[in-house]
Amino acid sequence: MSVSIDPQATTTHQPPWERVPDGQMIRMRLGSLSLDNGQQLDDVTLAFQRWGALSPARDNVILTLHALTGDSHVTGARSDEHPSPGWWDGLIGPGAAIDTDEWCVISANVLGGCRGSTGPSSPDSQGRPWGSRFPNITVLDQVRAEAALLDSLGIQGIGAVLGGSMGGARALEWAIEYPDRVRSALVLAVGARATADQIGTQTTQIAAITSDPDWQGGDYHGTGRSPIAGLGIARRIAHLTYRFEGELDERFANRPQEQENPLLGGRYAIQSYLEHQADKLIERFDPGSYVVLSNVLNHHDVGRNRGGIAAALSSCTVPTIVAGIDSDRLYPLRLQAEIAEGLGNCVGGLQVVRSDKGHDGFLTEFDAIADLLKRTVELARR
Ligand SMILES: CC(=O)SCCNC(=O)CCNC(=O)[C@H](O)C(C)(C)COP(=O)(O)OP(=O)(O)OC[C@H]1O[C@@H](n2cnc3c(N)ncnc32)[C@H](O)[C@@H]1OP(=O)(O)O
Ligand SMILES: N[C@@H](CCO)C(=O)O
Repeated sequence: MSVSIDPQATTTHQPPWERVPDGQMIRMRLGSLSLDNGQQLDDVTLAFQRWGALSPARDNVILTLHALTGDSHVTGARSDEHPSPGWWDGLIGPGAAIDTDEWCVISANVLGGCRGSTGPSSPDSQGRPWGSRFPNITVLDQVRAEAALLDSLGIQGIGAVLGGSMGGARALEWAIEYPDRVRSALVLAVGARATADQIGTQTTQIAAITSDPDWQGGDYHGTGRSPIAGLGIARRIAHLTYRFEGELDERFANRPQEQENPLLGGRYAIQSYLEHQADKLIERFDPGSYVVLSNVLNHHDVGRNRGGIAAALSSCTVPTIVAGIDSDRLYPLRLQAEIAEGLGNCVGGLQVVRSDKGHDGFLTEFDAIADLLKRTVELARR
């Protein structure tokens, strides 16, 4: 169950959102947002979770930023409200790499998503699902919405912004756009702009969804039909880009799925594995959000309206740790190397996480990520 908070009430001495128990979803209405494309998005809501107490000086906030199909549930068990376990579970909590006895961790569901924040499946001010009318948004729009959320909570300075993949793109935009608010950043498994390869695979995934007859031009919400077949194909394509081909071949090779024979119409084991990944996503994700957020990744470019990437990166003075995964084919190390070399204050140069898991290493390499988190919050203490 989520709690809705009146933003006006947060200006009082003890804001009611601070009294909500750790990990409970809170929804905050933020008003309208001016978008990068010149449009206005009215009546924006962000839903978020919080762990740990806000200090009296309100200066101990860590903002964790989730990836494409992640959500605010960064830590904690699977439940009815949170169908996936926390994506950095065990890394955040009392005594953990990010110690919630010291830090107040805030994790918001991204603008454009489907976990309580405004997105294509949520109602507009007239109560109609946004559907095809949901605008093209950018990473910077998402970050501006998150900044508006923190404004509403009465929080100005942030100890650290942290994230991988699309969360890494937001961490980088946060550090460049709001250098005076951010004391440190962890930018993980991302680039300074979308590559041709990423746009190629992401637009192909979008086509899988929009060519599903149940897509209905994007206005399928409430019709009883949803383009889940298209979403499943999109996830299968995407999942291949998230994993290292050597790992997949070691695990599955060309073996048939148990008790199935591909020569008799049965499946290969890798096929079954990808179908499983697709089925899990269909259970928990809105196809319209998948399209909107994939386009957000396509539009990612920190150089936009800042005189190019080199100028944007060098202008950033926030102490930042930049890390990538050596087997990541979607966001190869050269992309993080560009960020590390270009940033005005990259701490320690490019950090390489060794993994056979590919891009998903930012979710699976527990010890390496714990180390990066500890070093980033250490920077926030200075
Ligand atoms: C930031 C976020 O994205 S948060 C949201 C969580 N992340 C995601 O959804 C991303 C997509 N998922 C993934 O990338 C991965 O599953 C991760 C990162 C969550 C975990 O990676 P790993 O621990 O390496 O798990 P792996 O990829 O091997 O998947 C294991 C699953 O495949 C299933 N599986 C393995 N072989 C087969 C097979 N031949 N046929 C069918 N299913 C199979 C397992 O039963 C297991 O299922 P379960 O997850 O329902 O328990
Ligand atoms: N597994 C991640 C990969 C994209 O970063 C996700 O689904 O969000």
